[in-house]
Amino acid sequence: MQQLASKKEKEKMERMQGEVDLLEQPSPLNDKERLMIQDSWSKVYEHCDDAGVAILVRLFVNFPSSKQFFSQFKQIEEPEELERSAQLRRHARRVMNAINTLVENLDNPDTMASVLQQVGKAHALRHKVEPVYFKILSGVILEVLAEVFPEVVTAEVGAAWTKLLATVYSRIKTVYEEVGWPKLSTSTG
Ligand code: HEM
Repeated sequence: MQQLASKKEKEKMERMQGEVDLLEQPSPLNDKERLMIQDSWSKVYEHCDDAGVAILVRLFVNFPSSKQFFSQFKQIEEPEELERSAQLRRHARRVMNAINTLVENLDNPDTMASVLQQVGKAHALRHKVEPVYFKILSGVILEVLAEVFPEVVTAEVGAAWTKLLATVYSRIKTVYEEVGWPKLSTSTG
């Protein structure tokens, strides 16, 4: 059974909602935005493992209910211990690799759609991850990238990333609907 987010977590999600409302409004990227995303990503991806682990640790520390889906570290609270978890590190790498494929294929909507189809389907049917966690993760990605790579992820670059992540989230939600995720209409804003 799904564990519900705590009151504190809900408050945090609501506060974050303001920042990530834009994630609900997907719009196509223009050429300049695509280049900004590709250029900034090449610098982030040089630190693929560290950046991926930093993003996921932040997700699990700030939103502990998101740990419930991971058998090997759902009980762990210490950030240092989370950081060492092999399951966390493996998922971090998978997330970073999927983003890398998306960034490499910004001009190739069919490839983007097929990556997101696979990710959405597996998380809905196999891992039973509530789709709202994709929006929360997107907010965390934006936050950590801007914080860790401030020279690379400027406000303008961050805005381009917000657009990309909004498209990703919107596509994931569609896939969840298509595979019959039962609670979609009530679980997401
Ligand atoms: C951009 C977002 C994400 C991407 C690209 C991604 C990618 C992946 C991939 C490629 C796998 C392994 C293959 C598979 O089983 O399908 C996986 C597994 C998994 N993902 Fe994600 N994921 C994302 C977000 C999330 C979120 C937000 C959660 C939950 C909060 C989550 C929970 C899981 C779990 C529980 C597994 C299985 C882990 C295991 O067996 O060790 N994922 N993910």
